[in-house]
Amino acid sequence: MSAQIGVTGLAVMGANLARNLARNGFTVALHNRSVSRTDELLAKHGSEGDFVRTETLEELVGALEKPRRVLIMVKAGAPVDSVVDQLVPLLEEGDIVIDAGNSHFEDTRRREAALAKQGLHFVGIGVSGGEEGALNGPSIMPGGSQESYQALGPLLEKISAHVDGQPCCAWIGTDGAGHFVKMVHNGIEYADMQVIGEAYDLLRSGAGLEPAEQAEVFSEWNKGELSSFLIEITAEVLGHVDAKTGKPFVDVLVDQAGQKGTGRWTVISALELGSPTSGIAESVFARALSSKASQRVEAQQLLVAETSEVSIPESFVEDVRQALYASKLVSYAQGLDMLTGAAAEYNWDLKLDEIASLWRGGCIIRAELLKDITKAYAAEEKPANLLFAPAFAEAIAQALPAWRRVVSIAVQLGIPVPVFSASLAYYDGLRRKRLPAALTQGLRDLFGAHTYQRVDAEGTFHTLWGEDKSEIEAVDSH
Ligand SMILES: NC(=O)C1=CN([C@@H]2O[C@H](COP(=O)(O)OP(=O)(O)OC[C@H]3O[C@@H](n4cnc5c(N)ncnc54)[C@H](OP(=O)(O)O)[C@@H]3O)[C@@H](O)[C@H]2O)C=CC1
Ligand SMILES: O=C(CO)[C@H](O)[C@H](O)COP(=O)(O)O
Repeated sequence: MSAQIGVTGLAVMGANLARNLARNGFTVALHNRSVSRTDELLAKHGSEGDFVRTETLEELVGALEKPRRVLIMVKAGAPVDSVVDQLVPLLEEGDIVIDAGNSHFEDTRRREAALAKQGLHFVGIGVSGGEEGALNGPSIMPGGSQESYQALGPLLEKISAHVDGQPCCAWIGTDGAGHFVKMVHNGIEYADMQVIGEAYDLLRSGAGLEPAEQAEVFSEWNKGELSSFLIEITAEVLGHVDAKTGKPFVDVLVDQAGQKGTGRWTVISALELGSPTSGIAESVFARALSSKASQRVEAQQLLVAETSEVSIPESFVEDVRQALYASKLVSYAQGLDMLTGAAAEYNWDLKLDEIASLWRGGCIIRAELLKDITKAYAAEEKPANLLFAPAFAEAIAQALPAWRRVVSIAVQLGIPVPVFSASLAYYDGLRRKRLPAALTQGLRDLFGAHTYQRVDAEGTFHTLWGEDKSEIEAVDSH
């Protein structure tokens, strides 16, 4: 029996994707560096569909129908290069190598270019949804050539999540576009989790709500405009009681958040693109700060809080909900704006409505609000920034008083809200008529003759600060 697709890398994600493919009627050849994982999968789930057991990459390639489709789901980085290097000599022109892990998009661009020279298609696809999504339908973000999508699309669309009958999978763009969009998805995921964490901290330390009470609050919030997978699972985690101690589960967890790196990559890339993703950046820094364990212990001894007495308004829980919604919107706006910048830089025709649409199901940031985001970018006149879409401009206007109250109460109580406050500063920075960047330009010109533009004349100027302070026309040096 020849298989329609081969999967190599059968840890959490690879095993579940392989099962998903088999459950959808595809014959799947299985391979893993350690054969024990292959056998474990077959022993537990071999009856779910048609699998072909292989022990070596040669056997895997030999088991596939042509053109061959090999899906790699191993640890990102050097392991992907190692597997690709072993596979390439075994493949023939027209075969397709798929990397479905969280690879860096620049690695994908490099691999795609290298394999194209050998007549092979290399397709980097972003897959989101964790273990459950991989098995029952993830959100899939494929890059690579359009030609390769013709061969892969029907299969990927079949195994993806579906919302309103539409697959949460669509061709994103050439070379690393799929992995770039997945990376930004993860950046938004970081910010989304951080704003939820800030809301939790405010409700606990500000309003005195215990985790079990908050589980009810989050469940309630999940019924409205905040409805999303992350809010739903927040209610579940906060409602969970530790069996060993009887304490709220969240209280027995070490408060240091780890990261595998996609959030950090998003911020590095945003800096390179000059894209103001301050909320996403603050969420990455918040994890980094949480992990400064010894400094945090010392700070508790050395640094004073100097907080003020604040009366918590009756509307506080609702205020926090609105601040959370507004900050969440800003995270999506920043992520999507970054995609616009990347499309120009890397020559990708990224369709923000399609991307928002395929995030509606299967992935970690799936949320009710993505329906309206999809609509906003599907409109004839696309907003230059998500926040300019009339529905969202209005939603933020309504949330604004509560958002300002919450940030100011947090500051007075000494509760850090880096993403709530950075998102508000982004909003205010965007909408203000004059920014202090004017002063920055003056300073740069004084200390470094970096030149400036005037509001009342065309051209580029420099003031002779060390001489008579007269102004001359200059060559633009930015
Ligand atoms: N876990 C998640 O929720 C998600 C993960 N991802 C991404 O999917 C990919 C796979 O993730 P996950 O399933 O968690 O597995 P891991 O990232 O933990 O990787 C383990 C797999 O990689 C294989 N591997 C490691 N090094 C090599 C090597 N040098 N050569 C060959 N195989 C190697 C392992 O083989 P062996 O068994 O022999 O050690 C095993 O199959 C990663 O890129 C991850 O970032 C994407 C979305 C969600
Ligand atoms: O890709 C994912 C979901 O979409 C993974 O869950 C992601 O790797 C989690 O990232 P981190 O470990 O950095 O929090």
